[in-house]
Amino acid sequence: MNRPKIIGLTGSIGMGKSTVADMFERAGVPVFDADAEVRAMQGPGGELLPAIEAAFPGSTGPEGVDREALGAQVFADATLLANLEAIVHPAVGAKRAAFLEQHHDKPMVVFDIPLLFEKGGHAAVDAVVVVSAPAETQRERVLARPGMTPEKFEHILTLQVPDAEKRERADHVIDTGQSLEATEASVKALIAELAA
Ligand SMILES: CC(C)(COP(=O)(O)OP(=O)(O)OC[C@H]1O[C@@H](n2cnc3c(N)ncnc32)[C@H](O)[C@@H]1O)[C@@H](O)C(=O)NCCC(=O)NCCS
Ligand SMILES: Nc1ncnc2c1ncn2[C@@H]1O[C@H](COP(=O)(O)OP(=O)(O)OP(=O)(O)O)[C@@H](O)[C@H]1O
Repeated sequence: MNRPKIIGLTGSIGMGKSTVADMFERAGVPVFDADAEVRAMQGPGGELLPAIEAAFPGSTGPEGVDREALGAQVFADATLLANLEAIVHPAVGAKRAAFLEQHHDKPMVVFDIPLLFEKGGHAAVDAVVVVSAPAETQRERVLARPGMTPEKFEHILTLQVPDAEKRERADHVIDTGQSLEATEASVKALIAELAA
């Protein structure tokens, strides 16, 4: 059976993955957004709330998971983070399989997966695309986000495969340190190359 070419899109915190995923979507390539799936499953009435409440009592409410509070808890403790991942990642995998089924007749799809290398997902895609910008640009973008501190940023970086290694292991790198227009042009050129 034909199946779409699967492009794995990844990049470290604040490198512009979501922005580049939107550019693929605008160019007509369906995008599976792992983070959005997680947010939906953790949001009001989300299917993961009972399991997360059981493992992390008090972490959920009518608004769903209190992500800032849960993040403070799990990013400070590797075992707790692993416990959360064991709840979340299989559910994301099921959503991804359903997405692929829904788009089985398309030439190409994108999996936008923040932890593609960290969790071994790179082995299950046809090409890996890494978004990357200079470290200083990344830092400025991330520290501008509400609730972010230099300490939290530095710690999250230690949980992720370093940008230099991601670039090295990528099949294609999209530079997000330039203007949005220039990045969008790179995305369109890459789509043409991948479609050929
Ligand atoms: C802990 C949670 C609730 C914190 O939510 P919050 O909105 O505060 O942060 P956000 O999700 O935007 O993550 C902030 C940064 O940390 C990174 N990050 C998130 N989870 C992880 C993880 N398990 N390991 C390493 N980095 C991570 C993200 O890629 C991002 O760069 C949330 O990140 C979560 O549920 N994580 C576990 C699920 C997961 O692995 N998601 C990411 C891939 S699908
Ligand atoms: N050339 C560019 N390409 C991508 N993003 C850019 C560019 N120039 C500026 N930006 C800005 O940088 C920010 C990147 O944020 P974005 O949410 O896309 O990152 P992310 O990698 O998905 O983050 P995270 O992994 O933390 O969820 C956006 O505010 C975007 O507008």
